Amino acid sequence: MTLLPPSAFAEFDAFTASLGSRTPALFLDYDGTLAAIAPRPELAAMPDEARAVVLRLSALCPVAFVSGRDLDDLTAMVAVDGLVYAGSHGFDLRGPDLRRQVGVEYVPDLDIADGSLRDRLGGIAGALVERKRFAIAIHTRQVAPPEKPRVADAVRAVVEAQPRLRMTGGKELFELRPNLPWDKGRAVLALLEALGLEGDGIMPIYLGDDETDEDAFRALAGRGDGNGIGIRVMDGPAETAATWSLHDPAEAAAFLGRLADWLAQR
Ligand SMILES: O=P(O)(O)OC[C@H]1O[C@H](O[C@H]2O[C@H](CO)[C@@H](O)[C@H](O)[C@H]2O)[C@H](O)[C@@H](O)[C@@H]1O
Repeated sequence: MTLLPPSAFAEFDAFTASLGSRTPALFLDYDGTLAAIAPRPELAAMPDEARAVVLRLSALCPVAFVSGRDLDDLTAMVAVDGLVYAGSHGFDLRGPDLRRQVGVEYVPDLDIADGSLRDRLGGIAGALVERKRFAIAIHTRQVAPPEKPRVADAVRAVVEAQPRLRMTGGKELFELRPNLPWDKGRAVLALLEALGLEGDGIMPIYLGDDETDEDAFRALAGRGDGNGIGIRVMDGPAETAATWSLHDPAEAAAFLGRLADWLAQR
């Protein structure tokens, strides 16, 4: 684990040297990585410049988005046709020739949890329950600080009553998801296999900013053949399994722009 890996933007030449002749396969997180964090989920728009860079890259190498958002929400927010999209933290995968859902049998459990959460949190101003097909996010960003422990207590009570679900964290949110050995890391490995990208000529590169993205960094590092790069978008030191960093979503878009230029010239 590193606290502040080198910058893939400031040390771009060293970064591209680490690719050698391999073609990148890009896996991009959405919130906090290509879209700046906003007060509410629907306000976190991806800048048009970032969308243009993603579109350009998609003509140069494989590109997938891997997000905690619901698959349809993610697809609409990114709005670039022809990409692979993984929603609900990788439980819901869709691409031009790909459709896979993991944990369909847990949807009724999520439905029950959704109802319980809305009952328990209805009286707490600012608490927001965001239902995704294979996960539920409980947002605390708009909750007054003294009330936040009440939200945490309510979420814990719901998950304790439903052992088929498990709780994970994030930026000002709790998440409930199927209690299955599945996460963004396993989804990325499954995508590499499904898309025929497991060969030596491909370098998977994952950009993410949050604790759920660490699953993907670890999964790529765990391949053991050096074929996998994690880049953590971080505005200060934090424990990460990524080996490179970027400062914020603006720098992530600038980095992807340089990568597109480099790929186009190569
Ligand atoms: O995997 P990601 O694409 O990073 O998605 C993680 C969660 O992102 C969203 O919540 C976060 O962003 C919101 C908008 O900026 C912010 O208001 C919230 O505090 C953040 O936690 C999204 O709403 C969740 O569903 C995703 O799981």
